[in-house]
Amino acid sequence: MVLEKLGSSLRNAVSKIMGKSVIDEAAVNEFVREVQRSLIEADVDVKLVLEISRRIKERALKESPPPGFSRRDLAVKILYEELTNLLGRKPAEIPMESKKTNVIMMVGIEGSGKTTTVAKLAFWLSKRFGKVGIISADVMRPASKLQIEQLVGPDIPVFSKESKDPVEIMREGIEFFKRERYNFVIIDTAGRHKDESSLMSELDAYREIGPDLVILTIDGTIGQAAYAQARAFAEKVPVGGVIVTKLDGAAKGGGALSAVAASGAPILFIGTGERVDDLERFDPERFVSRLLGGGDIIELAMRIEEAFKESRLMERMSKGKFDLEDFREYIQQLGKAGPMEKLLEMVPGIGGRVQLDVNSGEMDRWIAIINSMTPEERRDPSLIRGSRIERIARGSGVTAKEVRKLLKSYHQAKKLIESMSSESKARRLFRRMGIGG
Ligand SMILES: Nc1nc2c(ncn2[C@@H]2O[C@H](COP(=O)(O)OP(=O)(O)OP(=O)(O)O)[C@@H](O)[C@H]2O)c(=O)[nH]1
Repeated sequence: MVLEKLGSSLRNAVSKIMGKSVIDEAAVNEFVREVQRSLIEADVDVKLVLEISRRIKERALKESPPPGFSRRDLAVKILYEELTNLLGRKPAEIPMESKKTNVIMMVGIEGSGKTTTVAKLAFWLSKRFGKVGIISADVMRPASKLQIEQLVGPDIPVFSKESKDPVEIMREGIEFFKRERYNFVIIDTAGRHKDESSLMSELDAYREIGPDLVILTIDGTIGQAAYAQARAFAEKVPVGGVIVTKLDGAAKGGGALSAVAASGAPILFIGTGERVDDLERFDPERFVSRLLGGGDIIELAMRIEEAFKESRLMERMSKGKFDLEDFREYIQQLGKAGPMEKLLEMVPGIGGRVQLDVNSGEMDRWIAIINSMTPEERRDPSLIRGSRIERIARGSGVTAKEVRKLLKSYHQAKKLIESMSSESKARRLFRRMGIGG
């Protein structure tokens, strides 16, 4: 597994804190110290480590867990979130247009694993998105064509020609694959750099060819030095994504990944071996959850987040506050908890009179309708009148009648909530609904 050592020492920290009966300041300090040690051993930049440990400590001591969860659970969720942020949070997308030949140019310094990665990416794309061709434009090392062919096998064609001019090879290759209606072309460039300051050939090729996406390969074993390399390339050519290679067993892998993320370059994939299928999509959340021991952590984090949202909603409602953002949250919560009428049926004297008569398909549409409104409208629904209703309906693909129905239900619910906004009434209500204590 990738970054085995980092994973096992973080899991160790997690299982230690999970085994504690009381989570006081000393327990949090110990947890943070262990996380710190694990990250430093994985070569993560000391400044980043100090920042992340300060945040974990502060949040673990300050934030209160939502009803039904312990401070232990919360500490693990905070670790999960902070590590995910460190690695860039959301997975980066590969831009792709279905009706054209998408051109990807691969750049990177010598020995970074660029040629191998071209083959891996071609293999990955061809399994998912149709026909993929490769252009081998590494004029300094003509043998790289053979290297790619051996890796990808006969199904993925590799274009090259004898020439000293890489741009000429690229142009002809692109023409060839366009004629044949390929979905993707990946160009392997020469990349002879002793250091990252001599990147002129990439820049020239980029200007001449105008690829749809430039991907940079960075050797994961260089650790924190990945930061400077990612920055240097990104200053010269618009790098749309990075592939960090050789992360199988790399002691410095944590350093490389966090350094690339800190440089602002999105990580698309990681290379985890020498074979053509040793390429993994990089999704920070999944990656961190695997480091910490699997899907349970994501589930725990999600459950806590839900519980937080519930208690925030409860607090606002108990003060008589209820805008369309709350209504959306409320629809989402009830969508999970059960029938929509739950809240209203629970209210003495009102049950049966005010019905939110929606099925689950309708619920999704209602959420889409609310998403089509502007934030100002959601906060102040009185702004939604006349032509705005038509516009919102068009934006969310429903009829104006349905938007009006939603607004009517919202106003009924709001009235109800205002009428029982005294704290004790609300508490009683929520206890009956089974949320909050
Ligand atoms: N373990 C491991 N080795 C890798 C990975 N990616 C590439 N390599 C190896 O790293 C070495 C260099 O890879 P190449 O693809 O030839 O590197 P390059 O950047 O194209 O190098 P030049 O063509 O010389 O510029 C090869 O031995 C690859 O097998 C990886 O993810 N894991």
